[in-house]
Amino acid sequence: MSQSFTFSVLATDGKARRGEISMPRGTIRTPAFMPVGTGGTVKAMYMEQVRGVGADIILGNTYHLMLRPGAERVARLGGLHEFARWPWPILTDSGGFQVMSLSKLRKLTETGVTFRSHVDGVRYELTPERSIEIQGLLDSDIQMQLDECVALPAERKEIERAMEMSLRWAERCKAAFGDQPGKAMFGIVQGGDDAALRVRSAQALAAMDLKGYAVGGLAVGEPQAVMLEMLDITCPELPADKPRYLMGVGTPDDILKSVARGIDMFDCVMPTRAGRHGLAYTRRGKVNLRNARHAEDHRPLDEESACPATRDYSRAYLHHLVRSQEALGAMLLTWNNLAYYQSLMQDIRAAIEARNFAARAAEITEGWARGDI
Ligand SMILES: Nc1ccc2nc(N)nc(O)c2c1
Repeated sequence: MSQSFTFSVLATDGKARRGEISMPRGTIRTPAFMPVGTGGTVKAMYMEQVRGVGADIILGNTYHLMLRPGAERVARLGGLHEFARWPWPILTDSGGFQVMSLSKLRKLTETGVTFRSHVDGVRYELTPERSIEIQGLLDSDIQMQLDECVALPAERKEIERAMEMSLRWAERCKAAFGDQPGKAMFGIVQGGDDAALRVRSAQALAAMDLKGYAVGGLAVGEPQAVMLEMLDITCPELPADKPRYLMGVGTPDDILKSVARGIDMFDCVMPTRAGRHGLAYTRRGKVNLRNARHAEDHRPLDEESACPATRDYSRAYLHHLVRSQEALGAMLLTWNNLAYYQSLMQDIRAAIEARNFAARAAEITEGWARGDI
């Protein structure tokens, strides 16, 4: 454990990096997948299980927590780690993305964004300074700048305006964050699907000498090929000795292809949301447990898994739970999915260390194509 925030690249294989972030609350093995704990909970999971499947860090959200229960209240209760009983690192998103995707009646200016809560209609203002203040009240370990993410496709001038304002907001967030040795504030590269804007954003953020860099404005409806092309353009412009975090990504296939382009950190609601909708991720591909063909299938999802949800319960039972909308169905499938995602990340980390990432990625991909035998 380190009293400051440090990132070390332990091995590389092509552009793929095996690294480690050391912080006071723990070490993060990269490439890392961060389970999404939006409202201070990883839905349908006990935090002991989240830790047990191998997560080193979880994600929280400024937007949701400022609306309910409130950032000052969480602070009065000892901060998010104490509140949610997760003592290891937490990364919090800054709220801008969620405002644009969840709230109503929002108004965005140079100062910040005003909006009405989707919970109770109360009016709020989120500025770069207030976002950093909220993330501080939550006692977040890795804090994200407030940015403006433009949904794609979009006009170039709109993408440029949002990217440049996000750079000015990054400066304001850096000033508001100040110097907090055991914590980090990451900048967020914007620029949509425009190569020149992506380069300009990445270079300007790199010049700010931040502790880490997120690639935002992707996984917003663009084809995977466009996302990957933007990574090919953006990653080389970011400092090699700082972590790179691709926000909101992704499927197991997205993760393999993004690690190959130099990404170190991921977060996505896919495994938890899919678990609540009856979908299981396995090394043989996805299994939709709602499907009647599972009704008398006594096999578990994967007899070789270390996860009890994956190894000990028949597909027939999981099918029954899902069809009956039993809470246990969501719990077991979420557990399975997070266990699969973490086992994928462990597999990736080991392959980079062994310098055979490309070959292992091809084997993993073939496994999915084998389908649900
Ligand atoms: N796909 C995503 C997901 C989360 C994001 N959060 C922020 N702050 N900015 C973005 O561009 C995001 C994109």
